[in-house]
Amino acid sequence: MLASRIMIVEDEGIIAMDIRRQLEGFGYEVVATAFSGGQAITLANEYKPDLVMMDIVLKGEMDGISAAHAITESLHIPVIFLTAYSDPATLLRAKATGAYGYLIKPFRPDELHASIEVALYKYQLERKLKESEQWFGKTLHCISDAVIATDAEGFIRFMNPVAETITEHSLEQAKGKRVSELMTLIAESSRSVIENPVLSTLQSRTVTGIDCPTLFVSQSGVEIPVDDGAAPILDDDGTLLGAVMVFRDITARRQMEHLLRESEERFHSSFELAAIGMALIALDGSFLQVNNALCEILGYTRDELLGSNLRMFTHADHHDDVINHYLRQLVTDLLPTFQIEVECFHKVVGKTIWTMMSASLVRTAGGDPQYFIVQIQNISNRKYAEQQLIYLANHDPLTGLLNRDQFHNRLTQALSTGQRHNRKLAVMYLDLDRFKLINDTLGHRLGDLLLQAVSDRLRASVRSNDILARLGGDEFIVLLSDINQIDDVARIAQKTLDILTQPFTLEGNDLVVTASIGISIHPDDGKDSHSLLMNADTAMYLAKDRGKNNFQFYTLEMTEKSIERMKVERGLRHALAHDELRLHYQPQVCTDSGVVVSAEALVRWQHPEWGLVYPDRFITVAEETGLIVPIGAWVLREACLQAKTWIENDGPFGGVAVNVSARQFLDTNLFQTVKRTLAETGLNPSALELEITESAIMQDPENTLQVLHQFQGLGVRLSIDDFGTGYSSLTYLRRFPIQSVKIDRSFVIDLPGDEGSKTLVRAITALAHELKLSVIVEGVETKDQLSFLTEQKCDSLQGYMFSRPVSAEQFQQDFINSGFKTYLPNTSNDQP
Ligand SMILES: Nc1nc2c(ncn2[C@@H]2O[C@@H]3COP(=O)(O)O[C@H]4[C@@H](O)[C@H](n5cnc6c(=O)[nH]c(N)nc65)O[C@@H]4COP(=O)(O)O[C@H]3[C@H]2O)c(=O)[nH]1
Repeated sequence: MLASRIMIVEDEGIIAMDIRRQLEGFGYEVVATAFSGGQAITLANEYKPDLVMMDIVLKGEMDGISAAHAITESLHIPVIFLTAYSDPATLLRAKATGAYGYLIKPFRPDELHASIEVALYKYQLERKLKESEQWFGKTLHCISDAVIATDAEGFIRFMNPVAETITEHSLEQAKGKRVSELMTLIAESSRSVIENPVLSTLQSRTVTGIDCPTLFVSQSGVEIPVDDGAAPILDDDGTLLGAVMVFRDITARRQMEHLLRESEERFHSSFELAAIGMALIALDGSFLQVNNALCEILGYTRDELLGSNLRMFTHADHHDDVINHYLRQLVTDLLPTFQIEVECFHKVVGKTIWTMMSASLVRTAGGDPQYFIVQIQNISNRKYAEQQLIYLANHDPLTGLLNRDQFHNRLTQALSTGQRHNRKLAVMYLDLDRFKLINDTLGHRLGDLLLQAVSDRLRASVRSNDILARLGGDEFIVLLSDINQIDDVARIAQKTLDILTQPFTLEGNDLVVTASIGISIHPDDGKDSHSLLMNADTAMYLAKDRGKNNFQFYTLEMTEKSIERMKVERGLRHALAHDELRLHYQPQVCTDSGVVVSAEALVRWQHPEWGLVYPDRFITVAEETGLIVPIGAWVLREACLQAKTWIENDGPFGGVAVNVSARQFLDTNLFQTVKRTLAETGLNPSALELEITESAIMQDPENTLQVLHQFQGLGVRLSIDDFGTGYSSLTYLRRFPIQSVKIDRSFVIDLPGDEGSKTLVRAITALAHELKLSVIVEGVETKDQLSFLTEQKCDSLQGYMFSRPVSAEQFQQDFINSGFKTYLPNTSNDQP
């Protein structure tokens, strides 16, 4: 332990040395010796000793008491006076300086030692007390609560600055006053005066608080909400020393509570009255609170919902998504909030509603998840409208089948899947035969009904993983995925055709429709959706070409054919407008006389680049595109004009035969066209023979019959072309107002060697004659054929044996100008 440091102030050098010696003998360190008051102050400042031994009587102006006063005041160093004088006046002055000891000279060493130790101890004690007081004082000054301490009688002894501010009194003003003089407390609700808790505490010696909300009324009349209480101050032996009251201005807290209450009320009323469903949901998904709107949305009562779990109302598909995934993201703070569409169950069994669910998480002040606030809006109407829009965008409104765009999408998807798994797909392009006729004759309404009925049948016939679409008009498309073998596709196509040929009964009409189907196979016939569709379409045209009501697969050469078809179509339009069509005539010879009695007009196309084009290259295209109607009208007029001039030559030549195709028969103006042409050209109607193929007649026998009767009334001759190739019913043959049948070339070609052909020609001739019809045979090329047909008494003959079809000039020259005699096959340039 360090020795205490002492300074000696003594003007007598010997005494000073003696004291120094004694002090050092006690183990103290003498840091300085001063001989005057002024020097004492200077050295005390310099050395800051722990204690000063001060002689009162000093030489010079300043005595020891004054010097001690200065040192104590400025440096707080304890001083022990040393003096030979002990008169009361001096003692009083010395005491006033707060001296720590007083030694009368001469003193004994033990007196000196004891005085020093007592002084140092007292000084230490006082210093600690002072520090402690300062600490408490500062604490009371710093705390935000108001503190008032009274003595046991209730007189104020202490107030901290906060109490001074609230009571509007300084400590000095308040000291000695009763606490009730400074503070008036009233109950907030009743406004009656409340006894100050200090008084109760002094009486009861226990802690006292005020239960009700209290207002402090200040001297100036300001009312401050306070929270207060008092506690007794007891000393160690339990004696009551006073009371301490602690109170605080709770205006801010009140305002906060008020705001909180208001905000809670606002929340509750907006929660209850909200137009959208709202719920507070526990972390496990159970409803804690629900509003009316939610009850209405889900169809349950409040009681039914409370205690139930959100999961019970959400559609199973959404459980994982909504409840587990998104709510977990809120809890783990990955999302602040979320909004998703959820399908919910309604109380009505089987009814579901679409909702927009938004949720956020409420946490405690400590950040722990507490509950979810969930908003649920019924968006069923919007959702259904959206679904409707999507449906309309992807479906054909008439049949409900997928539309073209959607089919493309599905096909593209199927192709990529097919490519991945190396599987074949088939695209079936289906077009109804003669649909336009039904539409035109029976009306669009029935046409629509038929399309719906057809789509129903198709729907029933395809497998669940096949895709069916309507491309528009009477065109349907089926995508067959997962094809094992091509034969399966053929079987499905045939089945589809069979299903369609069953009659449809629509509004009392029995309708029989057939279809033509074109099929392309992926990847053989195309790798992408566009080429597959195009090639199936091409194949469909082939099916049409091959008599309709059949299916055809796409082959590579068909691409060329379709390109050719497009070129021909474009060229034909040009040909009509630029007079490129020509008529050639082939003589028809009377079997008995061998003279030319008539001619068949056959159209040719004098193409500027292709040369002379024969009908087999363009008639089908003309029929498909409808161009056959204007071409037919041109042929008719040209043939009538020509026939009229040849008839006027006054010979056996009696008329001209003109081909009328099935498509022309569908044209409602055909009869008027023929009638007008005859009138305009002046040709006798009986000099005109219309050749109608057997298959054309059989497409719609009832309608044909009507038109044929009109022609009969006009006096025009009618003939069935290509007879024997179709399936004419004998009943019809009898009913048709025809004059002749033309036996097809295919039955002549193997005559007379082939027994079958002979039998057929014999039978047709006999039958026709039986029905009083004349028989003309085409394709006669050889003498043997001629003699067989002559034997059979066929009425007239046509064929290369007599002449190829030739130009009008050639015909004029060969037959008209030459007495109508027939010739053996000529060498005209008309080479089919
Ligand atoms: N091998 C062979 N052939 C013979 C013989 N005698 C005549 N032919 C050919 O047989 C066809 C007879 O005409 P079609 O059966 O009415 O068959 C016609 C007809 O269906 C159609 N066609 C021709 N012109 C017209 C027309 O103006 N209007 C319509 N709608 N179709 C026409 O085109 C088809 C083909 O006409 P073309 O090429 O002129 O062919 C003609 C003619 O050249 C023969 O001894 N041997």
